[in-house]
Amino acid sequence: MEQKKQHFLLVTYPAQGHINPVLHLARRLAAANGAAVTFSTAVSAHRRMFPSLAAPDDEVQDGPVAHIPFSDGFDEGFVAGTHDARQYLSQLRSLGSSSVSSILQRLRDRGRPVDCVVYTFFLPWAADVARANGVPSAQYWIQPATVFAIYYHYFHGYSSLITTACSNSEEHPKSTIKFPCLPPLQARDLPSFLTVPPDDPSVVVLDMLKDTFDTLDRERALSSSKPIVLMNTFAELEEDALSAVQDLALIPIGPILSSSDAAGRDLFKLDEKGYMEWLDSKPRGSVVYVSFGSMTVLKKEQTEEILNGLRDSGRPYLWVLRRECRWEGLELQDDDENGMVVEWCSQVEVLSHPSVGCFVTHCGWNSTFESLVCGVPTVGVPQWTDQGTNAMLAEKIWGTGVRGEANGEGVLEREELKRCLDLVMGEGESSVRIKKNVDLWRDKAREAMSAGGSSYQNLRKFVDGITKSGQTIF
Ligand SMILES: O=c1ccn([C@@H]2O[C@H](COP(=O)(O)OP(=O)(O)O[C@H]3O[C@H](CO)[C@@H](O)[C@H](O)[C@H]3O)[C@@H](O)[C@H]2O)c(=O)[nH]1
Repeated sequence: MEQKKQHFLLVTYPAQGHINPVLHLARRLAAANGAAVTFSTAVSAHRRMFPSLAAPDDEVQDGPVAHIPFSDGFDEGFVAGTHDARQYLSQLRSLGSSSVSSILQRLRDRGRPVDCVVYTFFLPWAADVARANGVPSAQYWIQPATVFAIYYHYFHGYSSLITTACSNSEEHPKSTIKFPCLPPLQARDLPSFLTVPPDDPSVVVLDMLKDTFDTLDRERALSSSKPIVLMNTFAELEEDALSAVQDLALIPIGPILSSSDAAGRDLFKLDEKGYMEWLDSKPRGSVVYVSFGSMTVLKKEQTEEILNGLRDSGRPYLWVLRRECRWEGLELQDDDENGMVVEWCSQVEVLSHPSVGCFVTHCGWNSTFESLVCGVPTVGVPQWTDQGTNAMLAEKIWGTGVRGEANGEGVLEREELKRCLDLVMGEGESSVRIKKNVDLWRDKAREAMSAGGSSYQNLRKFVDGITKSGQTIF
């Protein structure tokens, strides 16, 4: 008898760094596992992903993936600094819950009931919605397992140890904290939300993360099996961190990416400049690619230091500088032989181009992982959230890059950028060592996601194991 096609509802926060890994998972589930997939993000992001719809909030069938947006009450988009984050998160929870619940109902009424809800970490309420509708759920963690394990420990007995270590870190910046199954970590290697003072505005994110971990604990108490957390990493890359949490089934299924499914539904418009042709004109491994992801707006001074560091290095560079990151008075010369500045590019295509020899990155997890898969060494310039941890992993654990040292004001100066570029791209011993590690991890990443590889098999098992009763084989 032919096996029934499973139907997954993937629910994600409306930010590029969340949408990309979820969209890739959606496509992967549909292509490799033949599952039916519905993707749901907030209306504001849906409108930007599909800008030419006649009715902007319409459902869309995009290749094998159906898109049905949910409402978070901010259909024009949340603007940091203008809107109140706490109010936003509260509406996201209340309106998002009822909206996702009605999507489940609608799909059921159409005879296409959902077999599993997969949600990202800003939306823990999606697990409650799924449970209320009698549907099993899995969380999809879109940062490294190391970051997950740090948060898990923080919320399970380690918070005062971390707080004490952080308050001493100015005097003893090199002292380390030891968690089970993780390498020794300095304060700067921890996710920034754990190290900010209690009156910092970003504390709201920590509350929300607590909610995420509380939800998993609650799910654990309510189910006979361990709650599933799909992880965008692979077993060989983070073996120890993946074994750090025994109460949950951490299932590494990454990297969920391949050049063939790289084309995105981006929230930003691709720059029409011929940057790929420009890359074609450059020698192999010569170009520095620079991007700070979809959220970070660097200070003017930092932006200038990067620009001057790139110019001083004498290496050709391709720099993604979004419109809101272009400070008045910043002297970006017109694109020339040595430098090109674009508003948004197809990053995976760029990283796959043989001319690219280094990625200067904020170390967002998608960027870090994409550079690993594409075999491009990194210069890490972490800003906040998980980026300090990711920079540490790339430099100290995988040896695939270096981390730039910021000055006392938190600015990476031009000389430091030049020094890092020389370490990674120069003729010395360090660049040979880094390149060797980069090649090693690129091959392991590709192996993990190829047919028969560890992540490929895990994803298959996950799909095969989902049943209506929520039992899985993990
Ligand atoms: O010109 C560009 C620049 C970026 N990207 C893509 O945009 C994504 C950016 O994601 P990421 O590198 O993770 O950065 P952020 O957008 O800053 O992501 C946020 O979300 C991530 C996942 O939670 C966190 O790891 C980051 O620290 C957080 O800042 C990647 O897939 C890039 O390929 C493009 O396609 N074109």
